[in-house]
Amino acid sequence: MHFMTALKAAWQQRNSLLCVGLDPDPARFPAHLQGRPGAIFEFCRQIVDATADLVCCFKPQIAYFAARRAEDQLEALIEHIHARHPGTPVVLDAKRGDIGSTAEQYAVEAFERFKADAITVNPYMGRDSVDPYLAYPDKGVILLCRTSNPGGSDLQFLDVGGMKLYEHVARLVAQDWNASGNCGLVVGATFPAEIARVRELTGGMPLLVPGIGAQGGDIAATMAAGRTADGSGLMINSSRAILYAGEGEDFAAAARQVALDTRDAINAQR
Ligand SMILES: O=C(O)c1cc(=O)[nH]c(=O)n1[C@@H]1O[C@H](COP(=O)(O)O)[C@@H](O)[C@H]1O
Repeated sequence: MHFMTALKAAWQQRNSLLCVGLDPDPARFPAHLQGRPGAIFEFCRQIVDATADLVCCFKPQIAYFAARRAEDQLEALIEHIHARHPGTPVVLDAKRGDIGSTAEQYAVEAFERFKADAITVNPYMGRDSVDPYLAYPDKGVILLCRTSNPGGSDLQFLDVGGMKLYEHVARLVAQDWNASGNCGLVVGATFPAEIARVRELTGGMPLLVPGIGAQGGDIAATMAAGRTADGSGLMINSSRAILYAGEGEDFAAAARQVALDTRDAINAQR
């Protein structure tokens, strides 16, 4: 199924714009999982099973798996999501960016090895570095535009011929790169004015919005700036605030409660 079709169905059927980010840091795992073989998979599996009915997508961050030589656990986790929670899109957060021949290999890794439904990509190396992902028309290609970190302004806020660089990226993607209708953009919740500007430049394009929760972004401001006329259009990500809501054996139940509260706070603004 096309990523966008699955995402739209999830927005409606789950009544949720919440994306739970899977950024497993073993140092923050509850004591009973510490040092256990397969702990990364087990931690994430419990989070996924406890929150799947509350989300429009999951976003595993590849660095947390690769840093621990746990790519096999990432593969198993994505397989688990597809098998047990069908219709829940998986956005692999890899923020890839490289010349075309290397990008082809990254695209195979994301879509054929890990079987992700979408990937985050850094567009700042230009069109030919993104083409290998666009060549999979059913897969989502979610391009960094206005990132949530303070240093994002160093380059993305540069003036390029009367507009800011991130505005140029938003317009280029919406008008040129999105021929298959499979592109999205990343805009941080920490910058609501820029979310509004990107929404203005891109019509109904889906936006991945990280930065609520641990980074302090405001849900009401994010929604006011970024929701589409039908009250959707956003994948609002929260990772640490949900993953580490509890410290004991009931961590998944604690995560579920925060996910529920977050989904409801988002829905209150739809
Ligand atoms: O592409 C992303 O997902 C991303 C882009 C961005 O601008 N800022 C950002 O925080 N992220 C990711 O979103 C997640 C945010 O995690 P929390 O701050 O714990 O909710 C991390 O996985 C980041 O790598």
